[in-house]
Amino acid sequence: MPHPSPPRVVAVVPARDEEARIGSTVTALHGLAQVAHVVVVDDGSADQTAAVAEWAGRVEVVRHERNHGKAAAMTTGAARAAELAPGAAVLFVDADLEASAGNLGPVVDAVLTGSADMAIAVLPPQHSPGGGFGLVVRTAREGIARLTGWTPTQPLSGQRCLTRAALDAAMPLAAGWGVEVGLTVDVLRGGGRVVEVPCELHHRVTGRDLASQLHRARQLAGVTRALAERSGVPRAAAGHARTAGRVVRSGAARAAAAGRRASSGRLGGAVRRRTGGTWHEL
Ligand SMILES: O=c1ccn([C@@H]2O[C@H](COP(=O)(O)OP(=O)(O)O[C@H]3O[C@H](CO)[C@@H](O)[C@H](O)[C@H]3O)[C@@H](O)[C@H]2O)c(=O)[nH]1
Ligand SMILES: O=C(O)[C@H](O)COP(=O)(O)O
Repeated sequence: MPHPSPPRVVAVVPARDEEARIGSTVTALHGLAQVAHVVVVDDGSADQTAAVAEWAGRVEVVRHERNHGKAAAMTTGAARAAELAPGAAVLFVDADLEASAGNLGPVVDAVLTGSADMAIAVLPPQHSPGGGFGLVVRTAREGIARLTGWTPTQPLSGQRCLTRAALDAAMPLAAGWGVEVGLTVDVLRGGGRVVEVPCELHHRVTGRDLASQLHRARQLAGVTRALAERSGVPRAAAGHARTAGRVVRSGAARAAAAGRRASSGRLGGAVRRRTGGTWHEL
């Protein structure tokens, strides 16, 4: 009987004020055979997110002392993933998926089987309807299509698995809520294969109240900025040239990346990791 292949993905969960959901999300990720490690990045939460994640067990918790935004949390998690399992694929998972995170297997498999360099989960209609007008989603979808020729169904979906090479080539990540749009454009421009995979996932939808509409305004700003940062670079020079199976950045892409790095403002403050009951400065 053939041996099952060893797990080759590290799950990275950016989390801000998710004490009510993070425990079940971590537990569900442990149920995925492909997941070797779970890294939770507590992005400056005011609640017990870090403690609840630790109670779930078998998890690496890295903590931002202050809130830096989702993209910074993903960057921190990706760095820790590289230490834990060099070369392993990375699965980004929102903290609010709870038990449904256990359904991410097909997304991971699309990458581990070599079918894609980045696989993005497409969610079914959610139980409670969202309260937006589709503006952010439309802006993201049309912007990605304009820059790459590919039209995603759910351009904002943060549930995505990438090979380490594709992730490293897309660094630095676009800031804040532009991170998914930036990743999609950068991986495609680098010659990567991107697929969307339907997945039975459920998350907290953004509602209609003032806080929700402010959240949408911030999402729109992040998406618009990520698209603008990628608009001035000619397609041929923009991405990463693929040479003999290796992903390398062109000079123009490096310059563009340096520009993005300068404006991304990520990881300004202290980052700490808890090991054996002690927080370490990173
Ligand atoms: O400063 C923050 C804010 C949020 N999060 C975490 O980021 C994830 C997504 O945040 P959420 O509030 O659920 O955002 P939504 O608007 O519901 O997210 C949709 O849209 C986002 C892009 O705008 C994507 O990142 C998400 O995957 C997608 O579900 C969650 O795990 C949060 O805890 C952070 O780590 N830092
Ligand atoms: O609710 C959502 O799906 C996001 O916040 C985006 O909102 P919008 O695309 O409906 O403006």
